[in-house]
Amino acid sequence: RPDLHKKPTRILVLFHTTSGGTWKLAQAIAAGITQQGATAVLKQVPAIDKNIANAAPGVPYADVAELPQYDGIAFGSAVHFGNMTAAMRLFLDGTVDHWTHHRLEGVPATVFMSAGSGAGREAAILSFWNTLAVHGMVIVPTGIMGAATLQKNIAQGNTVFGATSLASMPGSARPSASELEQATLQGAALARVAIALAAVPRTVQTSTPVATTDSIAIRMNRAGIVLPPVPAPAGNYKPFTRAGNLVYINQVALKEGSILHPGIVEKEISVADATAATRQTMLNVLAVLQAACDGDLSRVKQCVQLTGFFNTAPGFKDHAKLMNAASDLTVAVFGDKGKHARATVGAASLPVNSSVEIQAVFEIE
Ligand SMILES: Cc1cc2nc3c(=O)[nH]c(=O)nc-3n(C[C@H](O)[C@H](O)[C@H](O)COP(=O)(O)O)c2cc1C
Repeated sequence: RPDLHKKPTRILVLFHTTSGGTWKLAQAIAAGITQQGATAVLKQVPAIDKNIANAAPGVPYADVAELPQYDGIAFGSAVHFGNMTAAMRLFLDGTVDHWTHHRLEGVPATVFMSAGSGAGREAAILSFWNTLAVHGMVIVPTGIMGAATLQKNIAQGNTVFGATSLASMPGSARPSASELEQATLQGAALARVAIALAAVPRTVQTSTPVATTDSIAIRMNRAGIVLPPVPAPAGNYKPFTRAGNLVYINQVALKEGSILHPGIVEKEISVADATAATRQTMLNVLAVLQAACDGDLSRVKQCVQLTGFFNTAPGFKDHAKLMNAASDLTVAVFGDKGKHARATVGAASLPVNSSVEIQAVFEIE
């Protein structure tokens, strides 16, 4: 009998594609995951070369910070010179903080890749595995999955390490039916391991031990949320004021001394950049809030209200979607206490050309 209260196992299918082959394999991996009753979340890593557009339009970009939230991760990449792509490499190089805090240790992972002729494709998966091993992830290989139905009259990308596609081989549309079949079985194999391991609590070790009673610190640690230093006031005012039990905070998208992604949303900067700026602004708000609580965020009783101002051109309608980055972060940190009343507003300009400004009111003990 299904346990209706059990949280579904969530698996991230994280890929980088330039001409769509890896995306097709990613969808087969996701199908295998859902066949097992787990939830597949498809995300891509951002392109680093603006001249090469990502070939999976509409698939959201992953944020390095979100990786520890998943019960398993399937990594996919095009094969570039016997390796993962530079964009995937750059993304993974951003996971140092997760590594030093053991956040991906014990998380099941698997690798699939789209190749051209297939040159170096097995070595590419094995070298991808190095990064996962350094993180202490549980690597799920494919063995001879799919062998029973393998179509032998054309060359196939199927390997014992993970599914690959031979995109430039003649003889069939790619990925071929056998390549897609192996990818589906691979997704299912990863899901089975992830479902089993999700039943066992994962201990997150940290180099600086976190008190087990401090659930906010643990939640932030698991979600990879790291608060920046408190931004210094730029005038004759204070980072926050406290009136009774209410704390008032206003911040813009300052990061390391300059504004992250300044400009007008959809005119000068993309919605993805504005979303990143919104998250950064909320991180600044939380850093100030922590200072207002003398370093102890467990003193927060509730987030009362958030107001987001966005630097938008006339006609822009998606303020609420942008603000979700701030709301989601607040709920990720405080759980139900983070749920708040909210307003969003479009502005013709904002201080220091920030694309976003957030006003926040919290109740604290
Ligand atoms: C810079 C570069 C290097 C490549 N190196 C290899 C390689 O080493 N082996 C191979 O089989 N294909 C190689 N290819 C071909 C790609 O792996 C192939 O086009 C693949 O299907 C791309 O995946 P995608 O459709 O997900 O972008 C390379 C392509 C590029 C652009």
